[in-house]
Amino acid sequence: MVLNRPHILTEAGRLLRPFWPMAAFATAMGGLSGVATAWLLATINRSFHSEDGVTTTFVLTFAGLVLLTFTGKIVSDLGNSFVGQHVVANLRKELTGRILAAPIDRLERFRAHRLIVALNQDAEMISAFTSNFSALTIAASVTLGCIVYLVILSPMLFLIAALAIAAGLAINTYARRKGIKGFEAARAAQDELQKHYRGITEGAKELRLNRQRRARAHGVQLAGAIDGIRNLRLRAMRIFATANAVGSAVFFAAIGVLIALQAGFSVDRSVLSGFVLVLLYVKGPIDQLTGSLPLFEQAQISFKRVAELSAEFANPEPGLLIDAPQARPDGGDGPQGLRAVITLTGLSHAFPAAEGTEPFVLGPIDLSIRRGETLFIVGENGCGKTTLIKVILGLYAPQEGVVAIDGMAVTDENRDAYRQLFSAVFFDYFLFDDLVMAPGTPPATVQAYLERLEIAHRVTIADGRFSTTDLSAGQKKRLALIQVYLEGRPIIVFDEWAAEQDPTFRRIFYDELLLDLKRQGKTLIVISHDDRYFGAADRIVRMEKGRIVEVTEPSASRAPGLSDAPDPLSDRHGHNAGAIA
Ligand SMILES: Nc1ncnc2c1ncn2[C@@H]1O[C@H](COP(=O)(O)OP(=O)(O)OP(=O)(O)O)[C@@H](O)[C@H]1O
Repeated sequence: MVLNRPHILTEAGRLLRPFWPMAAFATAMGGLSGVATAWLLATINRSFHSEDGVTTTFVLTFAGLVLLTFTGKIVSDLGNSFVGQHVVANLRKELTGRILAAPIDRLERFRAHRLIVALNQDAEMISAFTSNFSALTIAASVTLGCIVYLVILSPMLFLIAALAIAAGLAINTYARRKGIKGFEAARAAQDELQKHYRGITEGAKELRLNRQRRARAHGVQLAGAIDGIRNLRLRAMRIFATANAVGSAVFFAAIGVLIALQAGFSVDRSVLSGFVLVLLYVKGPIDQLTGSLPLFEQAQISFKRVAELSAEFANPEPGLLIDAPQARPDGGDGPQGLRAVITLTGLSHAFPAAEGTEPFVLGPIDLSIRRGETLFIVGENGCGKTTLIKVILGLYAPQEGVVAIDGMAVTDENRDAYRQLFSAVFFDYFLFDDLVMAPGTPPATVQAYLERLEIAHRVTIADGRFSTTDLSAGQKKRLALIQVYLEGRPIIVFDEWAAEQDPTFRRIFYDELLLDLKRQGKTLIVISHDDRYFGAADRIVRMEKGRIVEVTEPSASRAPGLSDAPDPLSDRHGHNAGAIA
């Protein structure tokens, strides 16, 4: 897929566009404040040498300029803070929206730690830059205003001062070129550091057990990344600081030259003193501008990273709208259900090969999944079971072949609507603690399920959430099952759901809960390694190396028939937990 990578300035302009009137107004007010400051300086300087003393005009001008300086600064500060915070909020919403709409395989390829650095650090850096923008605008305007005043005071003296300013600019430009490389390298190292942060939080138990790994994580990986970033940043900052110091020295040398040569230029003393006064004053804003170069450079790098991330996820899944209701394959409002059959025809999906390895290829697969059946998918590790269900679920678009529902092909346009037919508990599932219930589900249902799954003594429901998810692995999986129950979807996929369950509950899952769901008319797709319970399947699909090698129908009829299946709400001891409408 060809990615459309926007230019950094285009991206910055795009982010600012919704707020351009405010941004333009704030910048103009900042500029006005800066010009008023320079004008104020000129007025004060003139008054020192004026023979009229303090006149009404001077007082009014002075008061007016002071008012303009401060009003301009406040309005500019507020305006830029407004723009800065809105830009960052929009940026965060846009990036998270893009991530939500991105194709799953793209998300799987883009590592999570890189996303986190961009969402946190880069967004903050852009915020810091936009918030500082007001101060920089004012500094730039003061500098420009002072330059104009200096030229008016004495073009000849200004020429000498201009040489010093030009030398300072040249030094800073050189520093900028060198410094940005260091900041860029430091930013790249942040991604690596985030990876190690995840290692020490998510891998805390493993690190506690293994001294050698812990020492390596601390002394080599973390220290390496942290020290590397420190050194890169310090080097870049040293370059900027040295450039600043040299720039200052050149500046003062120019003032020295002006004073030393005053006789030769036959310049009026009052002009010279005013000139030097303004020069000394303007040094502050100039220092502020050059001092903000590191921030400017880092913000530029962050802009670039965010632009890259945006571009990476610029192509959302076709037909996927995050907030809007989805179109049904038949053009209706959403999927009504599975009427008869899902068919996979000539379907295949391949992952890109890691270096030096063969790529994994799923398929070609031909398979039908009939409404109301319990289909087991079995096979050894790595044979492609999870990949197959991701294709069945519409998480991966098939690279070849067709998935169809009741004869209608699942396409880019209707895939997200098709996905709404399914609930799934993945092997690497994520447990959301808030509940999403099918419309019309009575609130008491959740309590009944908590009791049926023998977890009511640990978890209650408050404000539409599970009271806790600090549970054992098996208990958590039961909450994930409750989420599935509550979603009320017609097709349910379990990827080794029972792996963490105790033997009794494992039996309950295969012999009772699956049967209960089947009795409710659900279509069940179950990945399982529990060959003891394969008899719970209507059909078993066996996979090897990405292909279906066998489809069998267990001859042993299931223990309890559909009509005499146990009550779904009676627990393992036969007690009834309550009715579910
Ligand atoms: N995101 C991915 N990128 C590249 N290769 C992948 C990816 N996901 C899985 N694979 C590869 O695809 C193959 C099939 O993986 P899959 O997870 O479908 O196997 P499985 O049958 O579910 O295995 P298990 O029983 O261990 O869960 C494996 O060789 C795996 O390395």
